[in-house]
Amino acid sequence: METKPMRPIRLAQDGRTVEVIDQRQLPHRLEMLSLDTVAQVIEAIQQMVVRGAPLIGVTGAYGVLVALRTTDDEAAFLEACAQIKAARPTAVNLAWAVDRVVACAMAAPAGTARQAAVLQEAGRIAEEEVDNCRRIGEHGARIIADISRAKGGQTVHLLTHCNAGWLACVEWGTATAPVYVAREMGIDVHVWVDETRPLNQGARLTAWELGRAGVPHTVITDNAGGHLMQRGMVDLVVVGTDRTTFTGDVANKIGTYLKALAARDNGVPFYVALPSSTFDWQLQDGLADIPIEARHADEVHWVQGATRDGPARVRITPADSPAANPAFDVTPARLVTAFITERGVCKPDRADIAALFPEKVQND
Ligand SMILES: CSC[C@@H](O)[C@@H](O)C(=O)COP(=O)(O)O
Repeated sequence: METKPMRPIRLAQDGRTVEVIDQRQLPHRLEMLSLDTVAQVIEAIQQMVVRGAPLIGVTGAYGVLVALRTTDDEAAFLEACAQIKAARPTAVNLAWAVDRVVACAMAAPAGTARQAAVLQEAGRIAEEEVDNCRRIGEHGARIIADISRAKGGQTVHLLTHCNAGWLACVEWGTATAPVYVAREMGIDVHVWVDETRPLNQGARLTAWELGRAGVPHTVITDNAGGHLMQRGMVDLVVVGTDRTTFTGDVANKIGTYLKALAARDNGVPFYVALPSSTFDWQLQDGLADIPIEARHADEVHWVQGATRDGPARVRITPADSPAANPAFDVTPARLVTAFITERGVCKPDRADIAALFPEKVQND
């Protein structure tokens, strides 16, 4: 069992090269990829070599460093950063992190001082996300501890969707951090892991993470959650998010909304764990305003796996059937029990969010 997970992004020993875990290969192969050009950074984000809102933010931040090192021309640098920022539309962390590092770059004199400033700011964002996730874990673990007490110490069954673990962040994860901290506290937790079609981030990534950490878990099909909730086999749902409005609407991996509906129907608390970098402080109406990424239909037609001989890809749809692939959905605030943030737990409404983040939201 591992005690300290590796990181999905790091600077190589030369202090220059950005290296990432190629998440497309997991759980079958653990391979690192180097990102040396802006095109490679953009492709890694779009092809989901790296994925998960906080991690694509950190990758975007280091992408600014790559852009700075690969062009001398300021206009070309800014254009490259704009392209990195637009690599995926839904997770607000990407634009937030790129903007933050670009602002830092432009405030520094051109040359080595600018490179040093960018390197420092990107590293700062990565460390902040680690710290945020650890705090989310501490706040979330109290919720799990309360449930454990109410159950007289029996196993707490938590259901999660997609991968909101350390692979999606830098360390700890958002939705998984409370599980890790609860286990440090000696609480007995079992995780229901939604497979999360089409790219199976739950079955491939969350199951791999939890297994490496020795956390009891069971992979279930995406459609099983409602059934388990009806039978009292889920004590709480905890998911991550790619963008959450300051009014409490939550965009997350496609299928999250259905879990929230099933949770509401069955009286199961539905929590969303997020760092402040995932709040969109501008948008009010999640359903109307959050951009939802439409990904390629091939991700629905084909399933990627592995045999003993290596990676294997099989087609599961008829050759002439079209497919649609919306990657995210929006869960309205009314279906969310509470947010678990680095500053504490709050209700999914403007006033409560403003109470935790007064510098971001005017409370009216
Ligand atoms: C802490 S990660 C939260 C979300 O980014 C996660 O739940 C998710 O939906 C990731 O989607 P992905 O398409 O794999 O990038």
